[in-house]
Amino acid sequence: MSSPAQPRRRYDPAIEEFQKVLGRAIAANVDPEVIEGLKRALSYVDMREDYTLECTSQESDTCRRIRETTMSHPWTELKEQGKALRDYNPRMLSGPLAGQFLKSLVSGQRARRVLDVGMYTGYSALSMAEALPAGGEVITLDMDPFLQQHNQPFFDSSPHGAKISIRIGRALDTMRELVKEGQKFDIIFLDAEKSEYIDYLKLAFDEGLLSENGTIVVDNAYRHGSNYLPSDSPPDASRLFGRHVTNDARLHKVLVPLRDGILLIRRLNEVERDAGQ
Ligand SMILES: C[S@@+](CC[C@H](N)C(=O)[O-])C[C@H]1O[C@@H](n2cnc3c(N)ncnc32)[C@H](O)[C@@H]1O
Repeated sequence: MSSPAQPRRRYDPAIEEFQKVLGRAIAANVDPEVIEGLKRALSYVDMREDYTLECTSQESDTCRRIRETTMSHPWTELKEQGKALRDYNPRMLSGPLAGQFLKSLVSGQRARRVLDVGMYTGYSALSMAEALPAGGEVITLDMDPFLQQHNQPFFDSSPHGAKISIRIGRALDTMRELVKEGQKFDIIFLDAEKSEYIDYLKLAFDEGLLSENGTIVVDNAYRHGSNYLPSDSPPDASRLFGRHVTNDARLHKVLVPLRDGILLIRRLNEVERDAGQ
């Protein structure tokens, strides 16, 4: 069985709770059979994750190099030296499963133009570029100039890198510029500033950034569980965005339980509208 491509990350609060219960059961010296049962159940989750990756196409060499470099990069030092805007957490990288999922969407939809909002080290941008036909384009946005300098050599080393253009600036500003330029995209992948997602959606659906049959793909739709766990706090931006999308009857949406949740949103098509769905 292959080893996981990224350190295991639990996006599921149910599993975290399960692990806590296991710890308590061990500390309380409960029946060894119960402890073995709990451990076995958790190992099934690991096995499912391994199997999921095993059944999924492998990442390209360049994507692998991007992932490995991201994991070992001295982000804290770069931030302290004032070179990078943030002390980036390598876990921000989307990774092999999400990357292959994005490729399937790009290819299945016969997309030609893709907007990647939140580039980081370029894993999602390159994954999607790899599924585009010759002449296709990924425009990838980020606010950190350091990332452009860091990522361009990786893109240049890929046979698909010429399909990628980087734009540096605040995503909302860049997206408004793209609207003004009359640009349209078949896929828009949102993986940046959660508090701006409702604005991104308006630019996509109401101001024409998304093509007629285009799809918006939203990462972190569960927000590690905070979008659905009971809470006494006022809803945060991510939860408000979820509600906003749910309440928009013009849209078709499906939340795919992949990693931290990937939400797909598109306009209802004519048949669906006629059927009153
Ligand atoms: C989660 S990471 C993106 C991961 C990437 N899509 C991947 O597949 O690895 C989020 C990125 O969004 C960028 N970002 C956050 N807020 C932004 C904003 N308002 N405008 C532009 N970029 C932003 C951050 O600098 C960071 O690089």
